[in-house]
Amino acid sequence: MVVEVKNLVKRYKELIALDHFNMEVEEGEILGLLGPNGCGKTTAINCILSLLNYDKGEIRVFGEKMTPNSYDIKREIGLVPQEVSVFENLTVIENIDYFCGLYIDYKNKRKQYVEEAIEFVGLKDYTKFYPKKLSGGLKRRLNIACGIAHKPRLIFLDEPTVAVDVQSRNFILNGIEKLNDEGSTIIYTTHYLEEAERLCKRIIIMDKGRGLVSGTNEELKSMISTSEKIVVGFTEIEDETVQNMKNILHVMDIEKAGEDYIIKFENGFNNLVNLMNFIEENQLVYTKLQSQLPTLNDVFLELTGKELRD
Ligand SMILES: Nc1ncnc2c1ncn2[C@@H]1O[C@H](COP(=O)(O)OP(=O)(O)OP(=O)(O)O)[C@@H](O)[C@H]1O
Repeated sequence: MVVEVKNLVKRYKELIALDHFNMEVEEGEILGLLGPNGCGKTTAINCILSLLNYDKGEIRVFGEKMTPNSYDIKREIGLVPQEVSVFENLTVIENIDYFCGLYIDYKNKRKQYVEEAIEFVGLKDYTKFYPKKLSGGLKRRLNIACGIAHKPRLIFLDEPTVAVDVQSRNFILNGIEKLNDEGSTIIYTTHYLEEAERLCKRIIIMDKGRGLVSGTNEELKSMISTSEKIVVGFTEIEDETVQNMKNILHVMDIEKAGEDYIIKFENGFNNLVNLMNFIEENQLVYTKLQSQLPTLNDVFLELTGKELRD
């Protein structure tokens, strides 16, 4: 196990930011920590890295107890913090060289690593730029290069795509997949559920300092009762016909949303075919028909009664 967190409790005065939080990360995986703003993701990372004291719990990294003085362990870790943390008075290349130099002493090796990091984040044309001349997206890429240049075995990325343009976002996501392919274990915090779905082998959904559920994308989605939603719009439909629709096999519930009806199905196949048969039998005319498989937001909604997004 690369990271083991047991019963972690962290209080900021009377606020309980982490409430008996547990987490296990295996070598080679991309683990997603997903949850709304303020649920405790950054606090969890900072405790794991011994950057913050905590009130209770146990943290082990690479099998060893993590302490503020665990320099051998820290050498193998890369952190890309949520706030861009680079030196404004150093250029792109000087910044990356500075952070890489904290871990890599040999000059030639460091030069090679810095060059590879620049290539990796696509900042080759900006090496002599100072951070203030970079766009938000490019600054975030520099932040990433500073965190990963020393080729760490374990990388923490704390919301690295907040407020970046689409191009930089794709660049960053592809880069994370590449880092993982090259062998790094990755812990990725985000409140963008599409990113977690795309990147993460396993996901922990957090809320109010607790881990609500964990599993693969498919496992999380199979935990909730709705397996499929079909949104359908009719030009005209009687209330009685809507009631009869509830008798279609596997229909759990029907909600009206403006002009449309959202039909929720529990686990089952052929839902769309069964609905089409009902439409035909009742000679209904529809204006819209869309099948939606559940998202991680549906999982969060069913577990907490609120939306994952802000
Ligand atoms: N230094 C601090 N002092 C007091 N409260 C804090 C401090 N840092 C965080 N908190 C509070 O602890 C809770 C958890 O915050 P944390 O930053 O860990 O959440 P998060 O999930 O990372 O959210 P975000 O995505 O907004 O960063 C929040 O209620 C936050 O306001």
